[in-house]
Amino acid sequence: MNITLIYFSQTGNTRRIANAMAEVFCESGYPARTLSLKRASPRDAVETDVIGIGSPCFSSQAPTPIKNFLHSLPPIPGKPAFVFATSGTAPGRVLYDLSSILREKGASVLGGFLARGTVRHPAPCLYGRLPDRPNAEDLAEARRFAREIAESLANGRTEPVATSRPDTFRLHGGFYDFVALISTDSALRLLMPKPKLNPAQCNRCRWCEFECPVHNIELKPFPVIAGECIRCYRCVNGCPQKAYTVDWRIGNLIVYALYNKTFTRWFGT
Ligand SMILES: Cc1cc2nc3c(=O)[nH]c(=O)nc-3n(C[C@H](O)[C@H](O)[C@H](O)COP(=O)(O)O)c2cc1C
Repeated sequence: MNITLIYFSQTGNTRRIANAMAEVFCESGYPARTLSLKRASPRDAVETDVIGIGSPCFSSQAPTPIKNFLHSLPPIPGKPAFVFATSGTAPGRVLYDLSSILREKGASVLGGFLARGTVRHPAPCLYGRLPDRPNAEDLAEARRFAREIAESLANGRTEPVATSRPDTFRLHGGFYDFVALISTDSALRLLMPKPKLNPAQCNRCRWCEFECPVHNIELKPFPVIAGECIRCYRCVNGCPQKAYTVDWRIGNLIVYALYNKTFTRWFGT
C-alpha cells in the first residue's frame, strides 16, 4: 500500500510536516513520497493507495490553489486519506476545508493534524510571529499522528485516529470561521493591497512567473500581476531580487495589529 502526501507550502513549514510524516510511513513499511502541489496532477491522487493533503492556512481557511486542486479530482470512493496543515494562531476552517472536499470526492478521511508555523505574511505586524515553528515538539506530534494513521491502515480501521483534531470534521463556528466565510478571493482583492513591482530591481528571471500559485504573473516584458491575484504575497516573500513591495494601507495595518495582539488572544485556537 503506497502513500502520497501532496502539499502546498509557500515558506516550507507544511513541507517539513509532510517530510516528517513520510519518514514515519516508510519506517512503518508503507512506501511514501511527498509531492509539491506544483508538481502534482490529479492522476497522482487517483493512482496512490492512500492520499495525504497538506497546506498552510491563509485567511483562516485553505488557500485557493489547494482547494482548486482537490475540486479538480475525479471521485476517489473509499480511498483512505488524511489532512494536515500549518497556521499561525487563527487556523479557522483550514482542516475542515481540506477534509470536506476529500469527503465530497468519496475519500475516507482518517484524521487531521495541525501544527503552528512561523508566519511570513509581509505585513510588518505579522511577519516573524511564532518564530522557529514547527519546532521539534511539533514534528514529534506530526510523527505520532502519522504512526496512528499507519496503524489504522494496517488494521483496516476507518474511524478518525485518536489525535485527529475535531475541527477536521466539523466547523467550530467561532470568530475565525466567520473570518474565513467573508474572506473570499474577491473580498481580499478589494481589501488587501496588490504587490507592486519595482522594475529597476527586476532582472526578469521569471521566478515569480513560475512560482505564482495561481499562474497570474506574466512577463510583458517585465512581470505584470493580472486580475486573479489571491494576495498570498508569494512574489513579495520569495523574489530573489526583492523586486516586489506592498504599499500597506493604514486600515490594513490596524486590522493586522488587532488580529495579531487582540483578536487571537480573544478568539485564537
Ligand atoms: C497570505 C498569508 C495569510 C495567512 N493567513 C493566516 C491566517 O488567517 N491564520 C493563521 O493562523 N495563519 C495565517 N498565515 C500564516 C501561515 O498559515 C503559516 O505561516 C504557515 O505555517 C505557512 O505555511 P508554509 O510555510 O507551508 O507556507 C498566513 C500567511 C500568509 C502568507
